[in-house]
Amino acid sequence: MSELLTVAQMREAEALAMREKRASGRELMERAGAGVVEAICGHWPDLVPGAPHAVVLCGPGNNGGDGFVVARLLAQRGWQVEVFFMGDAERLSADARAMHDEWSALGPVKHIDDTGTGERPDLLVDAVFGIGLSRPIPAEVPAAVAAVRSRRGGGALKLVAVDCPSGFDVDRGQYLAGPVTSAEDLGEWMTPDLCVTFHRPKPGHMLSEGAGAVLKVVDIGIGTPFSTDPAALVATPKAPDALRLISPDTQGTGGWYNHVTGLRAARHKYERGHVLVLAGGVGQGGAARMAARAALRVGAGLVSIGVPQAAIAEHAAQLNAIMLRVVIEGHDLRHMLEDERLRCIVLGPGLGMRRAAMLVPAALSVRRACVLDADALTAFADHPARLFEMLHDRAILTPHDGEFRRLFPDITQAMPETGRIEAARAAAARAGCTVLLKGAATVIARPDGCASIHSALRERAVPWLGTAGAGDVLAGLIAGLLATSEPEALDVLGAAELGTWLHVEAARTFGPGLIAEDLPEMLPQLFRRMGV
Ligand SMILES: NC(=O)C1=CN([C@@H]2O[C@H](COP(=O)(O)OP(=O)(O)OC[C@H]3O[C@@H](n4cnc5c(N)ncnc54)[C@H](O)[C@@H]3O)[C@@H](O)[C@H]2O)[C@@H](O)CC1
Ligand SMILES: [K+]
Repeated sequence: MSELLTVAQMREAEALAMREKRASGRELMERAGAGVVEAICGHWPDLVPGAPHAVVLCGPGNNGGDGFVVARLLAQRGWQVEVFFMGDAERLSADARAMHDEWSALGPVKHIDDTGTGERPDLLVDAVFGIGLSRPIPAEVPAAVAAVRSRRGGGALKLVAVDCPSGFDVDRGQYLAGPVTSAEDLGEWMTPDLCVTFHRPKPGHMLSEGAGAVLKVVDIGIGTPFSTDPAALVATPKAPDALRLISPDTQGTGGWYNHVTGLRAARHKYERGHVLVLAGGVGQGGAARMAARAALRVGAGLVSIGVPQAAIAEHAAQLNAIMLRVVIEGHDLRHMLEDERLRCIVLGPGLGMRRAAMLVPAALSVRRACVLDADALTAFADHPARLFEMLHDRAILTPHDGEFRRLFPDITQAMPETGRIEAARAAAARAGCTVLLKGAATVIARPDGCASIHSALRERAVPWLGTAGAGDVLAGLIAGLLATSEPEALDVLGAAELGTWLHVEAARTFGPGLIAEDLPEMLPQLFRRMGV
């Protein structure tokens, strides 16, 4: 599944399913509850044979309705179930009211403030708020969770969230701080062991493990109005405002790689593209060499490193397939760029501030694919507008959080409210080029608002990728892909998506102990696995 749905899109998909009579609201609710129960039993099979004890917290909306279904289905499986409700049964939607009443025939509905007594359960189900969250949650909710957690005896409580944890903004991927509770505290109390969402993941699920240590997406028969065919995704221009999840479905096939890079067509080295990585002074060349090697491994036909005269000997001692060119001033670079076969330039890794300030304007003076990272970003921290004036739509900025803050201080300041996706979109719109905001969840945005999330969380977590030089390799991967692909087959956003996916897969393939030099060396093995 490669599509993410925002809350608004999910509501649309549900409404469409109901309009087309694929399911009634009540059937969807029943399936949602059944999906949660199945996910619980699948995830904790050891619980099933005993006579487990569950506490279900139900809220005032349809998320609460799902909770009543979960309570009933667990009770029917022989579980001991307690239900606590926050709200007024008279004001429940018709569907949720029906589920409330069905449960009431089986057991009592107690008030959410009364969760403190009894034995600690095996399972606590959070069905208080789902995607309908519109403001910070009342303090009763984390208080109820805390009260159940602090019960004595009984089971080793597991927390399950229905659709999303209560208080978690599933579009933005963060807890909403309230007047008395901080987002951090909420995260600590409400982050579930398992989150079960419906139909499609929402952006927040893929942005933060605060949504759940484990995520399961269950089908509730809404059907899909979306294409998951990689070829269709390439052919149709991505709509502004579209949000995609970078997943193996779209990125992980050799067919995709061959399609976008044209590798299968007989090509000579110049046709496969020439990348120029600009390097800094003596002793600073490692970062540029790693970027260069990544560009070469990922598919560029030729890669050169542009160095000041004094650094030639250092690089020459370490390079074979990669070529060396002397680039001293902006003038030298402009002269080199007259060769149109030179299709992509990388500036930043180990470049040094002075050289960056001199060479970035020259590199951006022609409309050539350009990856700007590290020093090429920091060199403009005092005057970001100067950089933005020069940028164009074949350029990409690849900042980590610190570099992002330096270039976009106001957007960073607003991030606790806007979230990372909107922050990346605002940055791309201001910069006039694609922006890749690095992190365990990477967000890539185009100036028109089209954005992608790459989620290296949970089973795809690669904490060992946080190692010196990993970012330089990412810049090189994106550059290599941009050089070797035709813009019609792979735009800058597409190259950044594929580069980010390959970067994480290379790290996953290697495993712990990884150093940045290992990343490009994993590509041949990865490509074989992908069937390139
Ligand atoms: N047909 C559907 O719409 C389906 C919905 N499903 C469930 O329904 C959920 C969405 O239902 P709702 O739209 O009713 O939304 P929620 O159940 O998330 O809660 C919304 C209710 O709480 C109120 N509210 C929101 N934030 C609050 C806050 N901080 N403090 C106090 N009250 C607050 C809202 O005004 C509304 O009454 C999904 O998350 C999913 O669990 C599933 O049953 C599948 C089908
Ligand atoms: K919930």
